[in-house]
Amino acid sequence: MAVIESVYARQILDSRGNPTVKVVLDTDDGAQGEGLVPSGASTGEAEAWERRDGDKSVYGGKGVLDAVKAVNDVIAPAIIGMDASDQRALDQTMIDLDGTPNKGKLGANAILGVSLAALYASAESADEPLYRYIGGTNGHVLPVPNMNIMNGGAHADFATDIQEYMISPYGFESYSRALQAGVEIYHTLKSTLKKAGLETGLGDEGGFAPKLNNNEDSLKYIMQAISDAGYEPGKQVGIAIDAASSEFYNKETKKYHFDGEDRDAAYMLDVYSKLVEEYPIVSLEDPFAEEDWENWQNIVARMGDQLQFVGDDLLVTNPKRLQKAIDLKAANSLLVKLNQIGSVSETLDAIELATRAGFTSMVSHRSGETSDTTIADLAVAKNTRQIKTGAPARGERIAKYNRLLDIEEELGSTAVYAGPSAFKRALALQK
Ligand SMILES: O=C(O)[C@@H](CO)OP(=O)(O)O
Ligand SMILES: [Mg+2]
Repeated sequence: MAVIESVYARQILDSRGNPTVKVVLDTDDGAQGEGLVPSGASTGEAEAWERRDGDKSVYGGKGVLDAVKAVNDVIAPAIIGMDASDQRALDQTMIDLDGTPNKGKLGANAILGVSLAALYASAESADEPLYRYIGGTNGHVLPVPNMNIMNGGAHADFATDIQEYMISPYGFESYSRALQAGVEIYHTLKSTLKKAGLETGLGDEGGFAPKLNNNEDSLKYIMQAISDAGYEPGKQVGIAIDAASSEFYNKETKKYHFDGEDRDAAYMLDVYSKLVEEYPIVSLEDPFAEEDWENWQNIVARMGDQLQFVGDDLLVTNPKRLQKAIDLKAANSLLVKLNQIGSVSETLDAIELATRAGFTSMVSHRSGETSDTTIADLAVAKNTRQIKTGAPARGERIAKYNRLLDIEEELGSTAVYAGPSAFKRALALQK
Protein backbone atom coordinates (compact mmCIF):
# COMPACT_ATOMS: atom_id res chain seq x y z
CA MET A 1 0.00 0.00 0.00
CA ALA A 2 1.29 3.43 -0.97
CA VAL A 3 -0.55 6.24 0.74
CA ILE A 4 -1.16 9.44 -1.24
CA GLU A 5 0.69 12.28 0.47
CA SER A 6 0.31 15.11 -1.99
CA VAL A 7 -1.42 15.95 -5.26
CA TYR A 8 -0.57 19.02 -7.28
CA ALA A 9 -1.75 20.24 -10.70
CA ARG A 10 -0.46 22.91 -13.03
CA GLN A 11 -1.10 24.15 -16.55
CA ILE A 12 1.18 22.94 -19.36
CA LEU A 13 0.97 23.10 -23.17
CA ASP A 14 -0.07 20.36 -25.56
CA SER A 15 1.35 19.70 -29.04
CA ARG A 16 -0.89 22.35 -30.63
CA GLY A 17 0.32 24.94 -28.16
CA ASN A 18 -2.97 24.84 -26.27
CA PRO A 19 -3.13 24.63 -22.49
CA THR A 20 -3.74 21.33 -20.75
CA VAL A 21 -3.35 19.77 -17.29
CA LYS A 22 -0.40 18.11 -15.58
CA VAL A 23 -0.78 16.41 -12.20
CA VAL A 24 2.03 15.27 -9.91
CA LEU A 25 1.17 12.82 -7.12
CA ASP A 26 3.48 11.65 -4.30
CA THR A 27 3.08 8.65 -2.04
CA ASP A 28 4.47 8.03 1.44
CA ASP A 29 7.05 5.50 0.20
CA GLY A 30 8.76 8.12 -1.97
CA ALA A 31 7.14 7.21 -5.29
CA GLN A 32 5.94 9.93 -7.64
CA GLY A 33 3.63 9.75 -10.63
CA GLU A 34 2.72 12.27 -13.32
CA GLY A 35 -0.46 12.51 -15.33
CA LEU A 36 -0.39 14.57 -18.54
CA VAL A 37 -3.75 14.98 -20.22
CA PRO A 38 -4.20 15.05 -24.02
CA SER A 39 -6.95 16.87 -25.92
CA GLY A 40 -8.89 16.23 -29.14
CA ALA A 41 -9.97 18.49 -32.02
CA SER A 42 -12.58 16.26 -33.65
CA THR A 43 -14.22 15.49 -30.33
CA GLY A 44 -17.33 13.35 -30.00
CA GLU A 45 -20.37 15.13 -28.56
CA ALA A 46 -20.84 12.38 -25.96
CA GLU A 47 -17.27 12.62 -24.64
CA ALA A 48 -16.71 13.40 -20.98
CA TRP A 49 -16.46 17.15 -20.45
CA GLU A 50 -13.07 18.78 -20.66
CA ARG A 51 -12.94 21.78 -18.37
CA ARG A 52 -11.96 24.68 -20.58
CA ASP A 53 -15.04 26.92 -20.38
CA GLY A 54 -15.56 26.72 -24.11
CA ASP A 55 -12.15 28.03 -25.11
CA LYS A 56 -9.45 25.53 -25.96
CA SER A 57 -6.72 27.94 -26.85
CA VAL A 58 -6.32 30.52 -24.10
CA TYR A 59 -3.13 29.96 -22.13
CA GLY A 60 -3.54 31.36 -18.66
CA GLY A 61 -7.23 31.86 -19.39
CA LYS A 62 -9.90 30.63 -17.04
CA GLY A 63 -10.60 27.31 -18.86
CA VAL A 64 -7.80 24.94 -17.95
CA LEU A 65 -6.93 26.88 -14.81
CA ASP A 66 -10.36 25.90 -13.48
CA ALA A 67 -9.45 22.23 -14.01
CA VAL A 68 -6.14 22.87 -12.22
CA LYS A 69 -8.04 24.47 -9.36
CA ALA A 70 -10.45 21.53 -9.23
CA VAL A 71 -7.48 19.21 -8.66
CA ASN A 72 -5.71 21.38 -6.10
CA ASP A 73 -8.73 22.62 -4.14
CA VAL A 74 -11.34 19.86 -4.43
CA ILE A 75 -9.80 16.52 -5.45
CA ALA A 76 -6.53 16.69 -3.51
CA PRO A 77 -8.08 17.14 -0.04
CA ALA A 78 -10.53 14.30 -0.75
CA ILE A 79 -7.93 11.71 -1.78
CA ILE A 80 -4.88 12.48 0.35
CA GLY A 81 -4.51 9.51 2.71
CA MET A 82 -6.05 7.04 0.23
CA ASP A 83 -4.16 4.04 -1.17
CA ALA A 84 -2.83 5.14 -4.58
CA SER A 85 -2.89 1.59 -5.87
CA ASP A 86 -6.60 1.16 -5.19
CA GLN A 87 -7.24 2.65 -8.63
CA ARG A 88 -10.89 1.72 -8.71
CA ALA A 89 -11.71 3.23 -5.31
CA LEU A 90 -9.74 6.33 -6.19
CA ASP A 91 -11.45 6.83 -9.55
CA GLN A 92 -14.86 6.16 -7.99
CA THR A 93 -14.18 8.73 -5.26
CA MET A 94 -13.51 11.36 -7.94
CA ILE A 95 -16.56 10.30 -9.97
CA ASP A 96 -18.74 10.64 -6.85
CA LEU A 97 -17.15 13.95 -5.96
CA ASP A 98 -18.03 15.20 -9.42
CA GLY A 99 -21.53 13.77 -9.28
CA THR A 100 -22.47 14.35 -12.94
CA PRO A 101 -22.77 11.73 -15.71
CA ASN A 102 -20.11 13.39 -17.89
CA LYS A 103 -17.62 14.72 -15.32
CA GLY A 104 -19.16 18.10 -16.03
CA LYS A 105 -18.39 19.61 -12.65
CA LEU A 106 -14.72 18.90 -11.97
CA GLY A 107 -13.80 18.18 -15.60
CA ALA A 108 -12.54 14.96 -17.19
CA ASN A 109 -9.14 16.60 -17.68
CA ALA A 110 -8.86 17.18 -13.90
CA ILE A 111 -9.99 13.65 -12.98
CA LEU A 112 -7.90 11.85 -15.62
CA GLY A 113 -4.76 13.79 -14.65
CA VAL A 114 -5.08 12.50 -11.08
CA SER A 115 -6.08 9.01 -12.18
CA LEU A 116 -2.98 8.72 -14.38
CA ALA A 117 -0.64 10.22 -11.79
CA ALA A 118 -1.86 7.64 -9.23
CA LEU A 119 -1.36 4.84 -11.76
CA TYR A 120 2.26 5.87 -12.38
CA ALA A 121 3.02 6.35 -8.68
CA SER A 122 1.60 2.90 -7.90
CA ALA A 123 3.64 1.26 -10.67
CA GLU A 124 6.75 2.90 -9.25
CA SER A 125 5.85 1.74 -5.72
CA ALA A 126 5.44 -1.79 -7.06
CA ASP A 127 8.72 -1.40 -8.93
CA GLU A 128 7.11 -2.58 -12.15
CA PRO A 129 7.13 -1.06 -15.64
CA LEU A 130 3.71 0.36 -16.41
CA TYR A 131 2.68 -2.34 -18.92
CA ARG A 132 3.44 -5.06 -16.37
CA TYR A 133 1.79 -3.18 -13.54
CA ILE A 134 -1.43 -2.89 -15.58
CA GLY A 135 -1.32 -6.20 -17.42
CA GLY A 136 0.48 -8.58 -15.10
CA THR A 137 2.42 -11.43 -16.65
CA ASN A 138 0.23 -11.72 -19.70
CA GLY A 139 0.95 -8.35 -21.36
CA HIS A 140 3.43 -9.35 -24.04
CA VAL A 141 1.95 -8.57 -27.48
CA LEU A 142 3.38 -5.56 -29.33
CA PRO A 143 0.64 -3.76 -31.27
CA VAL A 144 0.54 -3.00 -34.99
CA PRO A 145 1.37 0.72 -35.24
CA ASN A 146 -1.30 2.41 -37.35
CA MET A 147 0.61 5.40 -38.63
CA ASN A 148 -1.38 8.38 -39.84
CA ILE A 149 0.69 9.54 -42.83
CA MET A 150 -1.84 11.76 -44.60
CA ASN A 151 -3.95 14.18 -42.59
CA GLY A 152 -7.17 15.96 -43.48
CA GLY A 153 -10.42 16.96 -41.79
CA ALA A 154 -10.29 19.00 -38.60
CA HIS A 155 -6.57 18.19 -38.23
CA ALA A 156 -5.49 19.89 -41.46
CA ASP A 157 -7.99 22.56 -42.56
CA PHE A 158 -9.96 19.94 -44.47
CA ALA A 159 -7.22 19.21 -46.99
CA THR A 160 -9.41 16.15 -47.60
CA ASP A 161 -12.80 15.36 -46.04
CA ILE A 162 -11.39 12.13 -44.61
CA GLN A 163 -9.34 12.93 -41.51
CA GLU A 164 -6.77 10.13 -41.32
CA TYR A 165 -5.09 7.81 -43.80
CA MET A 166 -2.98 5.32 -41.85
CA ILE A 167 -0.64 2.56 -42.90
CA SER A 168 -0.75 -0.67 -40.90
CA PRO A 169 2.55 -2.56 -41.37
CA TYR A 170 1.36 -5.93 -40.11
CA GLY A 171 3.29 -8.34 -42.35
CA PHE A 172 6.55 -8.32 -40.39
CA GLU A 173 8.11 -10.50 -37.76
CA SER A 174 8.57 -7.83 -35.11
CA TYR A 175 7.28 -4.45 -34.01
CA SER A 176 10.63 -2.78 -34.65
CA ARG A 177 10.80 -4.13 -38.19
CA ALA A 178 7.22 -3.01 -38.85
CA LEU A 179 8.03 0.45 -37.49
CA GLN A 180 11.03 0.65 -39.82
CA ALA A 181 8.81 -0.17 -42.80
CA GLY A 182 6.34 2.50 -41.72
CA VAL A 183 9.07 5.10 -41.45
CA GLU A 184 10.47 4.22 -44.88
CA ILE A 185 7.02 4.49 -46.44
CA TYR A 186 6.48 7.85 -44.72
CA HIS A 187 9.74 9.22 -46.12
CA THR A 188 9.03 7.78 -49.58
CA LEU A 189 5.58 9.36 -49.54
CA LYS A 190 7.18 12.77 -49.16
CA SER A 191 9.04 12.27 -52.47
CA THR A 192 5.92 10.80 -54.11
CA LEU A 193 3.92 13.89 -53.21
CA LYS A 194 6.70 16.26 -54.24
CA LYS A 195 6.98 14.56 -57.62
CA ALA A 196 3.25 15.09 -58.09
CA GLY A 197 3.80 18.81 -57.41
CA LEU A 198 1.98 18.70 -54.07
CA GLU A 199 2.69 20.46 -50.78
CA THR A 200 4.33 18.42 -48.01
CA GLY A 201 3.31 20.52 -45.01
CA LEU A 202 2.15 18.54 -42.00
CA GLY A 203 -1.17 18.26 -40.20
CA ASP A 204 -1.70 18.04 -36.43
CA GLU A 205 -0.67 14.38 -36.27
CA GLY A 206 2.43 14.71 -38.45
CA GLY A 207 0.97 13.34 -41.69
CA PHE A 208 1.31 15.20 -44.99
CA ALA A 209 -1.63 17.43 -45.73
CA PRO A 210 -1.77 18.57 -49.37
CA LYS A 211 -5.08 20.06 -50.49
CA LEU A 212 -6.79 17.45 -52.70
CA ASN A 213 -10.13 17.55 -54.52
CA ASN A 214 -10.74 13.87 -54.24
CA ASN A 215 -10.53 11.74 -51.12
CA GLU A 216 -9.40 8.70 -53.07
CA ASP A 217 -6.23 10.41 -54.34
CA SER A 218 -4.57 10.06 -50.93
CA LEU A 219 -4.98 6.30 -51.18
CA LYS A 220 -3.36 6.28 -54.61
CA TYR A 221 -0.31 8.19 -53.37
CA ILE A 222 0.00 5.95 -50.33
CA MET A 223 -0.20 2.77 -52.46
CA GLN A 224 2.51 4.22 -54.68
CA ALA A 225 4.70 5.04 -51.69
CA ILE A 226 4.29 1.54 -50.20
CA SER A 227 5.47 -0.05 -53.47
CA ASP A 228 8.23 2.51 -54.07
CA ALA A 229 9.57 1.83 -50.59
CA GLY A 230 9.86 -1.82 -51.59
CA TYR A 231 6.89 -3.29 -49.74
CA GLU A 232 3.82 -5.21 -50.83
CA PRO A 233 0.47 -3.54 -50.16
CA GLY A 234 -1.99 -6.02 -48.69
CA LYS A 235 0.63 -8.65 -47.95
CA GLN A 236 2.89 -6.59 -45.72
CA VAL A 237 1.16 -3.27 -45.30
CA GLY A 238 -2.54 -2.51 -45.07
CA ILE A 239 -4.44 0.75 -44.83
CA ALA A 240 -6.59 2.04 -41.97
CA ILE A 241 -8.91 5.00 -42.41
CA ASP A 242 -10.51 7.35 -39.91
CA ALA A 243 -13.17 9.22 -41.86
CA ALA A 244 -14.19 11.20 -38.72
CA SER A 245 -17.42 11.75 -40.62
CA SER A 246 -19.24 13.64 -37.86
CA GLU A 247 -17.04 16.54 -38.96
CA PHE A 248 -18.48 16.59 -42.50
CA TYR A 249 -22.03 15.62 -41.57
CA ASN A 250 -24.85 18.13 -41.53
CA LYS A 251 -27.35 17.26 -38.81
CA GLU A 252 -30.18 19.31 -40.36
CA THR A 253 -29.95 17.98 -43.89
CA LYS A 254 -28.62 14.57 -42.78
CA LYS A 255 -26.08 14.77 -45.61
CA TYR A 256 -22.35 14.13 -45.72
CA HIS A 257 -20.30 16.79 -47.53
CA PHE A 258 -17.86 14.60 -49.44
CA ASP A 259 -15.80 15.20 -52.59
CA GLY A 260 -17.36 18.64 -52.99
CA GLU A 261 -21.04 17.69 -52.76
CA ASP A 262 -23.74 16.79 -50.23
CA ARG A 263 -24.23 13.04 -50.25
CA ASP A 264 -26.74 10.77 -48.59
CA ALA A 265 -25.75 7.79 -46.44
CA ALA A 266 -26.49 5.27 -49.21
CA TYR A 267 -23.97 7.05 -51.44
CA MET A 268 -21.36 6.99 -48.65
CA LEU A 269 -21.95 3.30 -48.08
CA ASP A 270 -21.22 2.65 -51.76
CA VAL A 271 -18.09 4.82 -51.62
CA TYR A 272 -16.75 2.84 -48.67
CA SER A 273 -17.59 -0.50 -50.31
CA LYS A 274 -15.75 0.50 -53.46
CA LEU A 275 -12.69 1.68 -51.52
CA VAL A 276 -12.61 -1.55 -49.51
CA GLU A 277 -12.79 -3.54 -52.74
CA GLU A 278 -9.96 -1.63 -54.41
CA TYR A 279 -7.53 -1.01 -51.56
CA PRO A 280 -6.18 -3.21 -48.75
CA ILE A 281 -8.24 -1.41 -46.12
CA VAL A 282 -8.27 -3.36 -42.87
CA SER A 283 -9.93 -0.84 -40.58
CA LEU A 284 -12.51 1.91 -41.08
CA GLU A 285 -13.21 4.33 -38.23
CA ASP A 286 -16.24 6.60 -37.90
CA PRO A 287 -17.61 6.02 -41.43
CA PHE A 288 -20.91 7.48 -40.27
CA ALA A 289 -21.78 10.27 -37.83
CA GLU A 290 -21.92 9.79 -34.08
CA GLU A 291 -25.73 9.50 -33.86
CA ASP A 292 -26.28 7.80 -37.23
CA TRP A 293 -26.69 4.38 -35.56
CA GLU A 294 -28.79 3.03 -38.41
CA ASN A 295 -26.10 3.47 -41.04
CA TRP A 296 -23.49 2.05 -38.70
CA GLN A 297 -25.72 -1.02 -38.54
CA ASN A 298 -25.97 -1.05 -42.33
CA ILE A 299 -22.23 -0.93 -42.93
CA VAL A 300 -21.51 -3.59 -40.31
CA ALA A 301 -24.19 -5.84 -41.84
CA ARG A 302 -22.67 -5.30 -45.29
CA MET A 303 -18.94 -5.68 -44.57
CA GLY A 304 -18.49 -6.47 -40.87
CA ASP A 305 -17.38 -10.01 -41.59
CA GLN A 306 -14.48 -8.64 -43.66
CA LEU A 307 -13.02 -5.77 -41.69
CA GLN A 308 -13.33 -3.79 -38.49
CA PHE A 309 -15.55 -0.74 -38.08
CA VAL A 310 -14.08 1.30 -35.28
CA GLY A 311 -16.31 3.49 -33.14
CA ASP A 312 -14.60 6.65 -31.94
CA ASP A 313 -17.09 9.54 -31.80
CA LEU A 314 -19.80 6.85 -31.80
CA LEU A 315 -18.56 5.08 -28.65
CA VAL A 316 -16.36 7.68 -26.88
CA THR A 317 -14.77 4.88 -24.78
CA ASN A 318 -18.02 4.83 -22.83
CA PRO A 319 -19.21 1.39 -21.66
CA LYS A 320 -22.87 2.48 -22.02
CA ARG A 321 -22.54 3.54 -25.65
CA LEU A 322 -20.38 0.50 -26.32
CA GLN A 323 -23.12 -1.77 -24.91
CA LYS A 324 -25.62 -0.09 -27.23
CA ALA A 325 -23.35 -0.75 -30.23
CA ILE A 326 -22.92 -4.37 -29.16
CA ASP A 327 -26.70 -4.81 -28.87
CA LEU A 328 -27.41 -3.09 -32.20
CA LYS A 329 -24.41 -4.60 -34.02
CA ALA A 330 -23.51 -1.02 -34.90
CA ALA A 331 -19.68 -1.39 -34.81
CA ASN A 332 -17.25 -4.23 -34.17
CA SER A 333 -14.24 -2.38 -32.81
CA LEU A 334 -13.61 0.13 -30.02
CA LEU A 335 -11.31 3.13 -30.23
CA VAL A 336 -9.77 3.56 -26.78
CA LYS A 337 -9.04 7.10 -25.60
CA LEU A 338 -8.48 7.63 -21.89
CA ASN A 339 -9.62 11.24 -21.87
CA GLN A 340 -12.92 10.51 -23.64
CA ILE A 341 -14.19 8.75 -20.54
CA GLY A 342 -11.83 10.41 -18.07
CA SER A 343 -10.39 7.74 -15.77
CA VAL A 344 -8.09 4.73 -15.94
CA SER A 345 -10.52 2.21 -14.45
CA GLU A 346 -13.40 3.16 -16.74
CA THR A 347 -11.05 2.86 -19.74
CA LEU A 348 -10.08 -0.65 -18.62
CA ASP A 349 -13.79 -1.47 -18.21
CA ALA A 350 -14.44 -0.39 -21.80
CA ILE A 351 -11.62 -2.59 -23.16
CA GLU A 352 -12.87 -5.53 -21.08
CA LEU A 353 -16.42 -5.14 -22.34
CA ALA A 354 -15.25 -4.86 -25.95
CA THR A 355 -13.17 -8.02 -25.64
CA ARG A 356 -16.05 -9.96 -24.07
CA ALA A 357 -18.28 -8.97 -26.99
CA GLY A 358 -15.72 -10.06 -29.59
CA PHE A 359 -14.87 -6.47 -30.52
CA THR A 360 -11.27 -5.52 -31.29
CA SER A 361 -9.73 -2.52 -29.48
CA MET A 362 -7.44 0.11 -30.97
CA VAL A 363 -5.68 2.23 -28.35
CA SER A 364 -5.40 5.84 -29.53
CA HIS A 365 -3.66 9.14 -28.98
CA ARG A 366 -5.45 12.50 -29.35
CA SER A 367 -4.61 15.09 -31.96
CA GLY A 368 -3.47 17.40 -29.16
CA GLU A 369 -0.86 15.33 -27.34
CA THR A 370 1.89 15.55 -24.74
CA SER A 371 5.08 13.57 -24.19
CA ASP A 372 3.05 11.07 -22.10
CA THR A 373 3.38 7.46 -23.29
CA THR A 374 0.69 5.67 -21.28
CA ILE A 375 -1.11 4.41 -24.39
CA ALA A 376 1.95 2.40 -25.49
CA ASP A 377 2.04 0.54 -22.17
CA LEU A 378 -1.73 0.15 -22.17
CA ALA A 379 -1.74 -1.50 -25.61
CA VAL A 380 0.87 -4.04 -24.50
CA ALA A 381 -0.69 -4.58 -21.06
CA LYS A 382 -4.07 -5.47 -22.53
CA ASN A 383 -2.73 -7.19 -25.67
CA THR A 384 -5.01 -5.01 -27.79
CA ARG A 385 -2.83 -5.74 -30.86
CA GLN A 386 -3.48 -2.29 -32.31
CA ILE A 387 -2.43 1.27 -31.55
CA LYS A 388 -2.74 4.50 -33.49
CA THR A 389 -0.52 7.38 -32.57
CA GLY A 390 0.04 9.48 -35.66
CA ALA A 391 2.83 9.78 -38.18
CA PRO A 392 6.38 8.72 -37.36
CA ALA A 393 7.22 12.41 -36.97
CA ARG A 394 6.77 15.04 -34.24
CA GLY A 395 8.07 14.36 -30.75
CA GLU A 396 4.74 13.72 -29.05
CA ARG A 397 3.90 10.88 -31.54
CA ILE A 398 7.44 9.46 -31.70
CA ALA A 399 7.49 9.25 -27.89
CA LYS A 400 4.82 6.51 -28.06
CA TYR A 401 6.50 4.59 -30.90
CA ASN A 402 9.83 4.81 -29.08
CA ARG A 403 8.26 3.62 -25.84
CA LEU A 404 7.09 0.51 -27.69
CA LEU A 405 10.67 -0.07 -28.87
CA ASP A 406 11.79 0.06 -25.23
CA ILE A 407 9.10 -2.40 -24.21
CA GLU A 408 9.96 -4.75 -27.08
CA GLU A 409 13.57 -4.84 -25.99
CA GLU A 410 12.67 -5.24 -22.33
CA LEU A 411 10.41 -8.20 -23.09
CA GLY A 412 13.15 -9.77 -25.18
CA SER A 413 12.34 -13.21 -26.50
CA THR A 414 8.91 -13.19 -24.83
CA ALA A 415 7.75 -10.26 -27.01
CA VAL A 416 5.26 -11.25 -29.70
CA TYR A 417 4.32 -8.97 -32.58
CA ALA A 418 0.57 -8.92 -33.27
CA GLY A 419 1.17 -8.83 -37.03
CA PRO A 420 -1.69 -9.76 -39.37
CA SER A 421 -3.61 -11.39 -36.51
CA ALA A 422 -4.53 -7.86 -35.43
CA PHE A 423 -6.98 -7.59 -38.33
CA LYS A 424 -9.35 -10.17 -39.79
CA ARG A 425 -8.89 -8.69 -43.27
CA ALA A 426 -5.10 -8.69 -43.04
CA LEU A 427 -5.23 -12.45 -42.49
CA ALA A 428 -7.48 -12.85 -45.53
CA LEU A 429 -5.27 -10.62 -47.70
CA GLN A 430 -2.23 -12.67 -46.81
CA LYS A 431 -3.71 -15.88 -48.23
O1 LIG B 1 -10.41 11.30 -34.36
C1 LIG B 1 -9.47 10.74 -33.79
O2 LIG B 1 -9.39 9.52 -33.83
C2 LIG B 1 -8.47 11.52 -32.98
C3 LIG B 1 -7.08 10.98 -32.94
O3 LIG B 1 -6.52 10.72 -34.19
O4 LIG B 1 -8.50 12.88 -33.26
P1 LIG B 1 -8.96 13.90 -32.10
O5 LIG B 1 -8.05 13.71 -30.97
O6 LIG B 1 -8.88 15.27 -32.73
O7 LIG B 1 -10.38 13.53 -31.75
MG1 LIG C 1 -11.33 9.24 -34.80
